[in-house]
Amino acid sequence: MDMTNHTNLKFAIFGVGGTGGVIGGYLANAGNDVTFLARGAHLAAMQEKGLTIHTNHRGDICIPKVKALNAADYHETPDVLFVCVKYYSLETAIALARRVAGPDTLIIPILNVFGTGAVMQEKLAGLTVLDGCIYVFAKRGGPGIIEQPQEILRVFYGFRPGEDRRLAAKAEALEKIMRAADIHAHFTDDIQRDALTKFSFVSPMGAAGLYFDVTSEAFQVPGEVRETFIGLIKEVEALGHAMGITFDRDLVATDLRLMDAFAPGLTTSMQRDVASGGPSEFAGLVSRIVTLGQKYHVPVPLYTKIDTWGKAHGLA
Ligand SMILES: NC(=O)C1=CN([C@@H]2O[C@H](COP(=O)(O)OP(=O)(O)OC[C@H]3O[C@@H](n4cnc5c(N)ncnc54)[C@H](OP(=O)(O)O)[C@@H]3O)[C@@H](O)[C@H]2O)C=CC1
Ligand SMILES: CC(C)(CO)C(=O)C(=O)O
Repeated sequence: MDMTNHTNLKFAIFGVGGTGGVIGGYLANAGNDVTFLARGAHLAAMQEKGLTIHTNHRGDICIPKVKALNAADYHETPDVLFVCVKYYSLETAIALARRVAGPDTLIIPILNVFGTGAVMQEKLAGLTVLDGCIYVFAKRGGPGIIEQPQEILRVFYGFRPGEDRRLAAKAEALEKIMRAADIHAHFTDDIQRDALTKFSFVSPMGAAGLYFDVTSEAFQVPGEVRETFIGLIKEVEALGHAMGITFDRDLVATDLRLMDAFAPGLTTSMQRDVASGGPSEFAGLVSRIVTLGQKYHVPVPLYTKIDTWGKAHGLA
């Protein structure tokens, strides 16, 4: 039984880009003990003048003094380690968790790639890795700056089936702390369902967005882009069913509702990474569905088409 006092949790945020900047920034702004683990000019700027989040819905959130360190210089044991790097940086997050996490640390990856928690847990025996996901639009502006142009901010996290729930009380307390910091947090009983539900939006939007080279408004009108988006959602849904996941809502209707409420010009973080010419999460967000389709004998023709196209264009 975990008997710790959960009112003052110590947070470490690994990766202070769009997601880590927002999660950590909101938590720090609400007075929580947050250490940002970053690097380069971004780290130097945070150490000098703190972190600013530019938002449209509540103006600038300025946290003039933050605890910011290079990950190698962090020697504490956090209560909660949020993993907010891209999938291609996951190994560094695993190495960090192995070094700093203790038996009472909740490790929560919020990556878009479904199944990241299980991948980490396999390499972090004896530690507690949950799964998580986040709905947010955010990216790094300049050094020390995060841009969050849309109000949406929801974080789901929870234990996978069969996982040791010894730290459940801490996970529950975390939900309250995050909500008090204006993050719509959900400590869910079915993180597989909720993470795949999120995935059923971001992966089809990213895959079709890349393939057709379009942004949100193209999905909002009848035509090939919207039809492809719908088809990809159905493939994820079929795969989920084959994996034993029961959804609590109609994924197509839910995802279309979300999409139709978006401002024009929005893209996924994967599209932005591809546009900037750097590495992307294509392997985790697109190719992986093809592999899972083969494993679970679920036909995924649209994913297969876009995966083949992406590989031919050097995306995987
Ligand atoms: N951005 C968004 O709106 C959303 C993103 N997601 C998902 O969240 C996950 C994280 O994405 P996002 O926050 O956008 O990613 P970003 O690229 O914006 O941020 C990741 C940050 O991690 C930093 N980083 C990587 N390795 C290290 C290291 N060794 N030491 C210190 N810092 C490091 C990067 O630094 P550097 O710049 O120096 O490389 C970067 O600042 C992804 O899976 C993404 O798909 C989900 C929902 C929305
Ligand atoms: C769904 C979306 C587009 C915003 O939460 C996202 O997850 C991303 O940009 O990666």
